[in-house]
Amino acid sequence: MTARIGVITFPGSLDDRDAQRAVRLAGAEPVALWHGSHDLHGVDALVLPGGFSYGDYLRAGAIAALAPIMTEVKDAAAKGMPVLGICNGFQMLVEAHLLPGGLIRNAHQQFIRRDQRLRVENADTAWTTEFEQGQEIIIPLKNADGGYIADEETLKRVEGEGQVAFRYLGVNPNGSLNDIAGLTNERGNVVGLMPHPEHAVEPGFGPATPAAMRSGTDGLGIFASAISAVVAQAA
Ligand SMILES: NC(=O)CC[C@H](N)C(=O)O
Repeated sequence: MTARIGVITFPGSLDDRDAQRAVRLAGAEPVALWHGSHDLHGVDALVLPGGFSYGDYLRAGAIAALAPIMTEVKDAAAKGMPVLGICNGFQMLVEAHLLPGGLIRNAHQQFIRRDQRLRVENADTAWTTEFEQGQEIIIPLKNADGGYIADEETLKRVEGEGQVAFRYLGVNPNGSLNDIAGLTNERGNVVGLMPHPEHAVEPGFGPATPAAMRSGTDGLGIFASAISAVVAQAA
């Protein structure tokens, strides 16, 4: 079977086309979905892409989290469908309470763009099984509101339950608590991350990486993981 992965476009989405392309390069069929609709077109997995939905007004992701399609996203997530939020999509997932904590302005108050080293902390989620536990990957980061926050109790819980999916390595680029770059829900089907895997899927177009690493295409593993999850589920 060919997995069908929906990419939802919100007003102000920027990376929806890149996410569709990444889905295709990873071996699935991308399906364009619209924020104002209640129709998921029968997709097997969902991507909430990066960008500046509603101009980041109120808080990044806060208005998009109330979009009509988010009702279906929540239902699908509750049924175990793989859901990925990338950057602005991650912000939407925390605003929609599908992931714990919050994302605030980078500690240095600047928008940043860098090729970011990450460690895969949990290789047992719907979006990370193609990696090894503890594997180092490089994925581009570009945002203004990437600072992860949570109260002490929540932080203890996400650490204790293995819900930290990715951690920043080398530098903490934005002041995120515990160097948290990405999270999963308890069930492991919903994942959000600040860096952009859809920008690391083609040799020569992704981040510059040491030769020993996979030519800047580490992002492919994220999409390939969900495809494996969908195919395994169907078998
Ligand atoms: N690249 C993005 O998705 C950016 C997300 C959000 N607009 C921010 O600046 O934090």
